[in-house]
Amino acid sequence: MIEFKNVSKTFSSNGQDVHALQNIQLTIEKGDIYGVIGFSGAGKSTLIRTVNLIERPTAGEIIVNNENLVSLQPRALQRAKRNIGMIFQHFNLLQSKTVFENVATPLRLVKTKKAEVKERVNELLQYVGLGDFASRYPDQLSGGQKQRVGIARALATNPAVLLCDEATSALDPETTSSILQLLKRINREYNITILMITHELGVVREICNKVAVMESGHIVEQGNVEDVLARPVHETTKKFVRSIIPDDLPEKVKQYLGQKGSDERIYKIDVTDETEQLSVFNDLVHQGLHVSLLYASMHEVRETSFGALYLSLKGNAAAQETARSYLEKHDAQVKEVTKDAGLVA
Ligand SMILES: Nc1ncnc2c1ncn2[C@@H]1O[C@H](COP(=O)(O)OP(=O)(O)OP(=O)(O)O)[C@@H](O)[C@H]1O
Repeated sequence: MIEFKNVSKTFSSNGQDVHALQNIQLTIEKGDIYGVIGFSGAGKSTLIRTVNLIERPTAGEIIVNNENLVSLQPRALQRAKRNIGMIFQHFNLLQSKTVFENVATPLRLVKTKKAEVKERVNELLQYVGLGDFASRYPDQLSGGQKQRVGIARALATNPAVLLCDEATSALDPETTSSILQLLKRINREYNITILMITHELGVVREICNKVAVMESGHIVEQGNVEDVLARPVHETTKKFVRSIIPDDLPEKVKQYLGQKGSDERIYKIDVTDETEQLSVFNDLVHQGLHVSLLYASMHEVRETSFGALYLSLKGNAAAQETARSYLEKHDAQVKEVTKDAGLVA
């Protein structure tokens, strides 16, 4: 649906080259809600702006619907761009025009008949929940309502792709959530492919099925949201994941460490849907250990659960050694938790 093939973009700034995108390879399938996340300066805005050639890449191909936009002549490019809607962090509405006229603008640009414009705009305003707001002006709307107008305008020409440039960054959490739910509905009901950039992993977690992590113009990690959240590999991804799923030692476990007995060891076990958690308990008990669950934290992302269990194992030295080698061999990720060093691999 959207494919970046070896896309690079270099800006010249004060005689210096800035490599904003470096050899980007990314495929967004039809129907995806694809999130691109990165810290400030990573290249996200440049990336999303290359999709409709607001920013022309220095090298590479941008394939949308089997057409390489970079090689299209102006008229064909204009036609192809109608298939790509975009919404912005600061909404970019025309302040001097009513809500109705803002949404009608893209239709008027392609010379749509008056009656058709009226019907389409009213239908879109109903869809985004602004049926009664047609004659208002942007400065009479809340941030969330402005973004709904932006969404209606982006959908006016029936695009197959919607680009979202930090579309919820200027909104409070509740409004953010309602806009994200609207985007999810649009994706589902109109089968529109969505590419969004954001610096908030919470946004990705709420609606995306795929995510790519950017740093210094590169994509450093990509995959299904649930896999990337459960098993982040790159340090930048880990930082983002920690922003929504802290991995500090829980206070309860810290306190317990201070009073644990000499025949007792504490383990942290990372669990995913595939981990056979119950058999771990069972097997440890059969090895002659007294097992207690000190703390558990589980998260659910797109119907996949993952998290961590903190177990205390009590038993003699031989049983402890058997348990340790059993846990190391088990497919779960296991770390012993100690008083001095915290977590030990
Ligand atoms: N027009 C430009 N001229 C020169 N350098 C630019 C231009 N646009 C972007 N850059 C540089 O390209 C790099 C990537 O910028 P970009 O805006 O794409 O990052 P970003 O991840 O979107 O950051 P933010 O979240 O702060 O918007 C930065 O180093 C930026 O300074």
